[in-house]
Amino acid sequence: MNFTKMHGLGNDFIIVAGEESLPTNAAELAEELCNRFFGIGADGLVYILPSEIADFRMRIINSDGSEAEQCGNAIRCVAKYVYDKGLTDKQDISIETLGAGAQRVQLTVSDGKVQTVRVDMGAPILNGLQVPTTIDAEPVINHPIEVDGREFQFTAVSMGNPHCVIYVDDAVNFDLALWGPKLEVHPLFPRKINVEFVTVRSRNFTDMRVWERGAGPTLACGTGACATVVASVLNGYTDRTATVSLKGGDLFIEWNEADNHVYMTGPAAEVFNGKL
Ligand SMILES: N[C@@H](CCC[C@H](N)C(=O)O)C(=O)O
Repeated sequence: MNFTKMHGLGNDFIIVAGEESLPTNAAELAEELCNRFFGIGADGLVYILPSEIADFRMRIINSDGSEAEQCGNAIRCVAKYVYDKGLTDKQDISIETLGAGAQRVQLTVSDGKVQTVRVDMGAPILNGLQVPTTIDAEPVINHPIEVDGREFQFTAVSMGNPHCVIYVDDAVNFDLALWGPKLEVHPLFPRKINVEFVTVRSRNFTDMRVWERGAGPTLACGTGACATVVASVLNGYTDRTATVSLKGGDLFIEWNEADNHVYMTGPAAEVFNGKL
């Protein structure tokens, strides 16, 4: 099995192309290969597959073996992969995802090298039951949630996959490992949740740290950055364009007023190719 190790701001993936469909043992493979001590090491295993409605289709399996509907950092890596490996010469590519349909991805290329990747991440889902949460409201803004005697308030956003955004005084030094896993499996979230801890620094800049469903603390989360800006606009904290600063670097997010779509721009990088 040939694979390529890639990352988007340190959120890393094992990319596999050339299969017709997801293997039946994809969950076990993801758990085994993503293991950082006994495997290759990654946050997720990503398959690039043929699509009937787009140029390519991607499926992403988290490191715990669960499948995610969408992944912002992985879709940028997939676009760079198909261009760099000559699977397409297009710089405007459509990629089908499980939870967010076909998405348009634009590459900025100079000297033959992909510099940045801009993705139309589609419209955010703000209906509480559709995110999904157990709350029948739209939108779900600053809803109380209690874990181990501490109360937080969250704003719920789906970008195809579910997110809860929580504002804290100091996201950079927040105890992710303590609160992230408890919030991920809280009964308010029937399909579990990705948790973003956010500190707003200005109308156009936020710090964010993420605890990902099925992967734990990652260095960056593209869909989480999109959810952060949507939540921050809903709360009146930021404008519709903002930089989200993550542990692995910055993502530039725009929630466009005209079409209601969220646009994410950021890098993608190849680390190495391997054979298993
Ligand atoms: N890192 C991702 C999101 C990956 C999926 C997530 N863990 C989930 O289960 O929804 C991103 O960059 O968006």
